[in-house]
Amino acid sequence: MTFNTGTAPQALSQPLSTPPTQVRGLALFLDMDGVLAGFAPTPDLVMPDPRRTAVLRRLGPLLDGRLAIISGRTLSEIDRITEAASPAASGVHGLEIRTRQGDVRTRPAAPAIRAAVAAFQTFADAHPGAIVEDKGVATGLHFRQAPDAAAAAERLARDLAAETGLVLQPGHMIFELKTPGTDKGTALTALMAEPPFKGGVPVMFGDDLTDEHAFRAAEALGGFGVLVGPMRETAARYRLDGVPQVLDWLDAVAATLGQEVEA
Ligand SMILES: O=P(O)(O)OC[C@H]1O[C@H](O[C@H]2O[C@H](CO)[C@@H](O)[C@H](O)[C@H]2O)[C@H](O)[C@@H](O)[C@@H]1O
Repeated sequence: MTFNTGTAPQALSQPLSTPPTQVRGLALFLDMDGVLAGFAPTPDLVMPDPRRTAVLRRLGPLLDGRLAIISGRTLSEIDRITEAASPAASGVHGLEIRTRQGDVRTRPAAPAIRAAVAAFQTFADAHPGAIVEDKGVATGLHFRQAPDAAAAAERLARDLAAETGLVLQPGHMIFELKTPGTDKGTALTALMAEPPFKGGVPVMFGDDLTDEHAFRAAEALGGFGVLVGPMRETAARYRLDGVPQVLDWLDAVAATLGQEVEA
């Protein structure tokens, strides 16, 4: 199966098919949580996985380096979980970028992030199970372990966003406040502007609303998005059910590219 250009993203009612494993010039962009790793009760409980690390390490050279992780996590968290298997990466929704050559560009943190961390911590102290993640340029209020606090957490995050100008980013059992100026779409576009990605066909795998920016950016550059998880309204053209199916797909691509190299 080969990639068919010119097809519009599909509507909610239409099922999306499995992405093709043969895409000439494939430039692969992968989200972390919900795509390469299943969800855990807390962020630090997501651990390296030998199968994931192995396929990422195999794919990098087979794609001539056109492989990047694009995540809401920090670059250091991406490296911890993937055992530094992907030199190119973007952390914190585009606020951190590391090129294939190793140049790291981090946007300066909005001063209001410190006040947001403090307000989130006050909230977490009053709601057992709620966790604050301080990412420097952004902060997250996790309520996976405190689901009853969801509505109050959302109110707090929305109020803080309105007061400070920080960008509200809802996610899976988390409300994040980010330094303005980037998203996963700008991250994908920035990486695609440079070697070895430039001229490739960007394919973004994501599960979250934040990944929709990158799906649209991939489309704009001649590629496509792959939604991971249940069907929803999306700019993605293809869909996979979950993390195991993503790892199977990556293995299949590596096998195909490996055969081409041997032939
Ligand atoms: O862009 P992603 O790579 O998908 O990262 C999104 C956020 O992922 C992490 O939080 C999520 O995963 C945790 C571990 O499974 C889970 O406990 C939490 O409920 C999820 O929201 C990470 O902690 C965030 O910083 C990322 O923005």
